[in-house]
Formats: sequence, C-alpha cells, structure tokens
Amino acid sequence: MTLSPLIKLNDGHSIPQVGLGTWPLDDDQVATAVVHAMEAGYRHIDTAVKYGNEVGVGHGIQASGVERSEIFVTTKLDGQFQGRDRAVDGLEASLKRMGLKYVDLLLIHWPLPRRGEFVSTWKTFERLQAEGKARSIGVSNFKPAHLERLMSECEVVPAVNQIQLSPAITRVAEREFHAKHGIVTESYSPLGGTGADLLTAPVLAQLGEKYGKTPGQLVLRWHIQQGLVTIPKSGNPERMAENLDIFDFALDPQDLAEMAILDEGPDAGNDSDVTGH
Ligand SMILES: NC(=O)C1=CN([C@@H]2O[C@H](COP(=O)(O)OP(=O)(O)OC[C@H]3O[C@@H](n4cnc5c(N)ncnc54)[C@H](OP(=O)(O)O)[C@@H]3O)[C@@H](O)[C@H]2O)C=CC1
Repeated sequence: MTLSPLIKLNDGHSIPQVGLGTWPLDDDQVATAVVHAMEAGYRHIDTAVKYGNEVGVGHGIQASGVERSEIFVTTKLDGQFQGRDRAVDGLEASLKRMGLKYVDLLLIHWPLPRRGEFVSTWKTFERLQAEGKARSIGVSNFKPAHLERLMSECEVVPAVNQIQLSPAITRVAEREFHAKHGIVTESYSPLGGTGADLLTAPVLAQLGEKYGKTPGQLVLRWHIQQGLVTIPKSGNPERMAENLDIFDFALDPQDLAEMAILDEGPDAGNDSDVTGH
C-alpha cells in the first residue's frame, strides 16, 4: 500500500498530494471506489454537491473502516448555494449526506462574479471554518482577478484553488500568482479528463519504456514534481493503485523538458466556459 506525501496549506492543515477524483461516479460506484481507494492507500477524496454522489462517498468511507481523522474529504458548493445563508444550508446538507461532522476542505465550485456572490459566500465560508465545520476553505475555477477581489474584501486567503491543469494545460501564470499568495494549486482533469486522451501521446510511450511506468504514471509524476495537489479519477482498482504508485521514481529535467511538447499554450483549457464538474 502506498500513502501519498502531504502538502502544507496556509492555515496549518495538510492535504495528501494525490486524492481520488469521483466525478462522474454515481453513489453505488463511488462507494465501491472509495473502499478500493482506501485499500490502495488513498486518504483524500474529492467530491461535490454537483456530482450527486456524496451519499455514496459517505458509505464508502464508513465501509472502508479507515478512521475519519485519517481521511481528507473535499466537497464543493455550486452556484445554487452561493450567498450568505445558502452556503450554510449547503454545507449542512452535504455533511448530512456524507454522515460527517466536518469536511477537511470546502470549495466554492466556481465564481459567480457578476453579482459578487462569491464574496458573500466566502465570508460565510470564513464563519464555517471558525465553527470547525470546514477545516480548510478554498475555491475552484477562480482566475487571479477573482482571487484579487476576494483577498481585498475578506480576511482569509483561500488555502487552495482547484483548476483544470495538466501537461497540456499548464497554467503557469496562475500557478505563479497562487504561489505568491500562499495558495496551493490543485489540478483537476490531471490526465486530460474523461477518456484520458492526453495519455496516447507518443512522448509518453517513449518515456514509459525508460522509466518502466505507464503514461498515466508519468503524467501524475509531472504533477507531483510541479508541487501540485492532484485528484485523478478512476473507478478501476488497478488504475487507482497505478495512479498512486508514482513515488519511487523522478522524471529527469531533460524528460520534463521533452514533455513540454504536450503543452497546448497559455489559452488552453475550459475557463471561458466554466461549468464545473
Ligand atoms: N472543480 C471542478 O470544476 C472540476 C473538478 N473535477 C474533479 O477532478 C477529478 C479528475 O478529473 P477528471 O475530469 O475526472 O479527469 P482525469 O484527468 O482524472 O481523467 C479521468 C479519466 O482517466 C481514466 N484513467 C484514470 N487513470 C488512468 C490511467 N492510469 N491510465 C489510463 N486511463 C486512466 C479514467 O477512466 P477509469 O475510471 O476507467 O480508470 C477516466 O476516464 C474529477 O473526478 C473531479 O473529482 C473535474 C472536473 C471539474
């Protein structure tokens, strides 16, 4: 069993660097997946209200037999819960569905910038953190301009911004912005998203022979060496274990440079069409 290293957050808590993504698994699928993931060594599960699978995540955690205190659970509140009281109700309902007393990380799933709702939502998140219902609080799909506004109007700097990021969508400027403000960058769709198309690139097959690792492992190792937290999704127990078996090798600098051929440039990604999964 492999355990992921931990990354320190700006509030003093720690997050396992690799977690299990759970979209689009349904309640039954995710309950089984969480049990397999715990057996493989995962201690970090990423879900969201929007995924409709929080009940299954809770069942999986309970069935795994792993202590609650050893597991890092993230959930996200989407647009319908933005605004002061709605966020309180949203988290309460999530906790109830999962059978938990607190989440380790609560994220605003995506910003609703026009009416500035994410600012009032964030002030509520600050209160939920002070009450211990969310140990850490963060955001997802936020651009630096959203973060600037949040930081100028609120007290707590987000612990995390979860964004679409991979060797194809590298988000260098955003990562620099996060680092400057002590915000951990967490990469979603780290393998290229559903279908993992990124993994068919010839450069990964070549490097795979050198390291004795699969394309998925090379890509996840790339995330680790960038200092990112990452949440690959798999419903398959073998691939789950494979995706955690990335801590016994390191990509040489020249091989990281070769992987840069995968980079689709600064405009790549889905930001203009943030729907959030
Ligand atoms: N905050 C946000 O707005 C968003 C957050 N997310 C989160 O990020 C997670 C991960 O992103 P996601 O979009 O699912 O995409 P990923 O990049 O994690 O890719 C998932 C796909 O890769 C396949 N796969 C997994 N491991 C391997 C492997 N080793 N080799 C080959 N194929 C593999 C999976 O299939 P199989 O299951 O069959 O193994 C699945 O088809 C989501 O599950 C969700 O939790 C995702 C999108 C938006």
